[in-house]
Amino acid sequence: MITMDDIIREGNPTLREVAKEVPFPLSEADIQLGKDMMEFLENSQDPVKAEELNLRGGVGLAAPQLDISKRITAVLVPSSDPENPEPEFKDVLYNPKILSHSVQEACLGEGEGCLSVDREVPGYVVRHARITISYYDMQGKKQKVRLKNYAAIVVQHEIDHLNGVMFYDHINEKNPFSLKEGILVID
Ligand SMILES: OCN(O)CCCc1ccccc1
Ligand code: NI
Repeated sequence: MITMDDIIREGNPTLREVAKEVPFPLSEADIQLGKDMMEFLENSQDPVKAEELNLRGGVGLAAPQLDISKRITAVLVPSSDPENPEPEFKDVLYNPKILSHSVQEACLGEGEGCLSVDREVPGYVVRHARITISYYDMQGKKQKVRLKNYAAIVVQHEIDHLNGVMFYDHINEKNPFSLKEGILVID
């Protein structure tokens, strides 16, 4: 079972590598890794288990954060609608690609954090507001999905990890809270 001890922190060079594509058909090991990564996210979002296992809440996890330089990420974005318990987006993505994106940009009003970053880094992380991605799922099936709002932000954060990019690389150093016209602030 993955715990915080398995997550490498900034300074580890693996976080700055471009991760390698995963070969198909998926190996048993890569399938199990995907399962373990999703289990971590589920545990991290369960108040009892997170407390028990001392986990930071996570909505995504990328294999490089486990010192595994492979293009695999698990994403679990919980529902933002109290009427509907269905997660906004939940899947394990193998070899994800951003096929297209909106001209409009967006950022989270509270900025971003990262399980591999043990410090606050204030500032807006400006990303594409909407993206269309392709990826292979755990069954080896090719998926094509359009994402917007929080799910789009999280998936871009995760794909960044596969390319050795950290969220604070996007923050304007001179004025971390500067915003151009038309940027959607997501709260
Ligand atoms: O890479 C996953 N991770 O470090 C957990 C935090 C994920 C995340 C947090 C804020 C905005 C987008 C994504
Ligand atoms: Ni991260």
